[in-house]
Amino acid sequence: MDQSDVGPDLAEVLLTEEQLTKKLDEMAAQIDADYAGKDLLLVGVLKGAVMVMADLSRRLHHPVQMDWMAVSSYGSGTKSSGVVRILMDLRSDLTGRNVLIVEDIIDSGLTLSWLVSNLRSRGPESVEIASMLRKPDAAQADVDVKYLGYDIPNEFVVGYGLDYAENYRNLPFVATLAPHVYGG
Ligand SMILES: O=P(O)(O)OC[C@H]1O[C@H](OP(=O)(O)OP(=O)(O)O)[C@H](O)[C@@H]1O
Ligand code: HPA
Ligand SMILES: [Mg+2]
Repeated sequence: MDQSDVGPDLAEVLLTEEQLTKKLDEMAAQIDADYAGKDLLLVGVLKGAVMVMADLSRRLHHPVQMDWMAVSSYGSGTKSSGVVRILMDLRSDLTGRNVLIVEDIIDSGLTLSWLVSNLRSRGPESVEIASMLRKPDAAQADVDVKYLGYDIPNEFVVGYGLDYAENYRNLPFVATLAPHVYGG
C-alpha cells in the first residue's frame, strides 16, 4: 500500500517503510546486546504498538515472552485527555522480570510516564521503553526512552499502528493527515 492508495487524506509521508525497517534493525541489535543472557518480557501497548511489536520481536536473536496491555487516553480525537485508563491488563506476573515496554509513539508522554510507574510498582527487575516515534516538542511528562526510532515534529501522524478514529493503522509508513480530515 502506498500514499496513492489512500488519496487526499494524507498530507505528507514523514517516514517511509525503508526508514522504519532500518531503525527496527538498529533497535533490535541494541536490545539483543543489552539483554544477552537475560530473560526478557516485551509488553506491547495496544493497539498502536502492534506493528512495532511484530516487527521488532521478529528481529531479536533472543528468546522473549510477549504480553499486552490496552490503555487509552485519546478516545477518537487528536488530543490526549491526560487521563489514562487500563482497558486490558497484563496476564503476566512482573516479579523479578526484565520488562521492555514496546510503543509506537511518545507524544505528550502522559501514557508512558503513567505506565512506567504502574509497572514498576509490580516488583519487576527492570522496566525500559522502546518506541518507534517521539514528539519532543509535545512533551508534558518526562519519559526516559532507552530504544528510540525517530523524533518527529509536533503534528498528528497516522500509519504503522497509529490511528485517527481507528483508521490508517495498517499503512506501512508514517504520514501526516491532511487538515481537512480532522477539521483543521
Ligand atoms: O504520549 P501520549 O500523549 O500519552 O500518547 C501516546 C499514546 O497514545 C496512543 O495510544 P491511544 O491512547 O491513542 O490508543 P491506541 O494505541 O489504541 O490508538 C499511542 O499508541 C500511545 O500509547
Ligand atoms: N497520531 C495518532 N495517534 C496518536 C498520536 C498521533 O500523532 N499521538 C498519540 N497518539
Ligand atoms: Mg490512538
